Amino acid sequence: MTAAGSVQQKHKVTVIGSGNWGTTVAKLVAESTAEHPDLFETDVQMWVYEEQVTLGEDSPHYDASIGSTPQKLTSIINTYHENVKYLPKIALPHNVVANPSLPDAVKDSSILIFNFPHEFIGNICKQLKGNVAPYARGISCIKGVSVTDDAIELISEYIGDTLGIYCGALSGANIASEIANEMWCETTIAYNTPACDLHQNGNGDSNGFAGIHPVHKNALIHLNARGQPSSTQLTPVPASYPTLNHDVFYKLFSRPYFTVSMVSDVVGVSLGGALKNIVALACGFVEGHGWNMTAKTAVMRRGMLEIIAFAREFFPETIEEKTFWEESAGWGDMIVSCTAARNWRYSKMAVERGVSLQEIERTELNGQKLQGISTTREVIKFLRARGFEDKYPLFKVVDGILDQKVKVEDIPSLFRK
Ligand SMILES: NC(=O)c1ccc[n+]([C@@H]2O[C@H](COP(=O)([O-])OP(=O)(O)OC[C@H]3O[C@@H](n4cnc5c(N)ncnc54)[C@H](O)[C@@H]3O)[C@@H](O)[C@H]2O)c1
Ligand SMILES: O=P(O)(O)OC[C@H](O)CO
Repeated sequence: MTAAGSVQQKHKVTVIGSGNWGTTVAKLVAESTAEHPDLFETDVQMWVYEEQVTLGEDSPHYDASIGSTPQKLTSIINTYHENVKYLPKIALPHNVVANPSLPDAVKDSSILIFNFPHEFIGNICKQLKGNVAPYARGISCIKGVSVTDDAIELISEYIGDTLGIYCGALSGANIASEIANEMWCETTIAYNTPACDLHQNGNGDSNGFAGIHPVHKNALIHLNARGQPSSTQLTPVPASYPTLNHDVFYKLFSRPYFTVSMVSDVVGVSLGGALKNIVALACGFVEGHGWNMTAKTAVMRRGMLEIIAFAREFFPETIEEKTFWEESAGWGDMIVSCTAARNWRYSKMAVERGVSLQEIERTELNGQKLQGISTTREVIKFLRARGFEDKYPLFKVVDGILDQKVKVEDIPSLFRK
């Protein structure tokens, strides 16, 4: 409710990114916006990195009058309601609107969902700067970290700092093609409701919980994901909108086939999602070498210990270790990533074929990205600059295998005292 007593505006939602996961998330939030017209504008903008796509004669959308002339991916999506390149054979709701212009796609949106491979974050944020509503709030579905020479940042922190907004994170044991086919799964959303958004429209959600990390409780100024005063001066979400709290995000993302757990640990959710990709590569390497579940279990166990050690070392203020044990964004994601997802699948293929993973990404993925490759590089660069790489032997060995300097069969010897 506003001071005048009524909510006048609805949240406008934009998904920034339209890959395999980006398109899947656009589908599910568009189903939710249609279901909750009291809270959200029905149409969901989906920013598409424009490219030309040719529809072959075997495509159900093949048009003989166009023949093999390449067409814009945005036109194909808006005409046939299918992302034929990144999420083929999935019917998208008609309220997903593909838009090739970043500034236009985010214009006046109060909810921004970031969902693209993390290596593009710098360039995309540069284009977004000054074009997003100052009161916008974000959810990053991106699994990765942002590393500079002297610092490591969560992607949600990078987005928040660059755009001057607050951004939470979504991560879990989520394989896009399964969710797009409405097979049940769970996810975790970490959102630490900014203090400035709590004065309006009643505070918390229906359980009386606004979603504030324990470190942030009673904070009059906004604290960042590390529990430190944020340099970002947040603009409150206007009181004319429904309060943007856990309840509203739950309604936006939750589907009958997508069970959402709302938490406030942005650090745990983000690091679990980013660093498990390094471990998934290691699992693919050992399986490609011919070893089986016992070796993979050793890799997963050691990988999880390194993730927790990393979180304790570099994000000690706000990390809630229970996230790794209790949430889909922790062990859940580890298991699915090491047994069924792309980073595992294609690193296994690389070893089986005796070629580099980078070559497999180029030849087999049709434009999709393996986040484990760049995340390994970035994390090792960051650790090496501090002389810490030996404290993370599994991360280090994955980097060595990517460089083809370490052999998979050498892994066990690296763990012998
Ligand atoms: N696919 C999954 O099952 C899944 C599930 C959970 C989380 N994720 C995470 O979601 C994020 C997005 O993954 P995805 O699967 O949607 O992407 P994807 O692997 O399908 O990546 C391809 C996307 O990158 C875009 N792209 C290519 N070049 C670009 C450029 N120069 N600038 C901007 N965009 C460019 C393409 O247009 C396409 O949308 C990743 O961090 C991933 O780890 C993926
Ligand atoms: O297909 P991947 O390896 O990018 O992983 C997808 C998801 O992160 C699994 O939860």
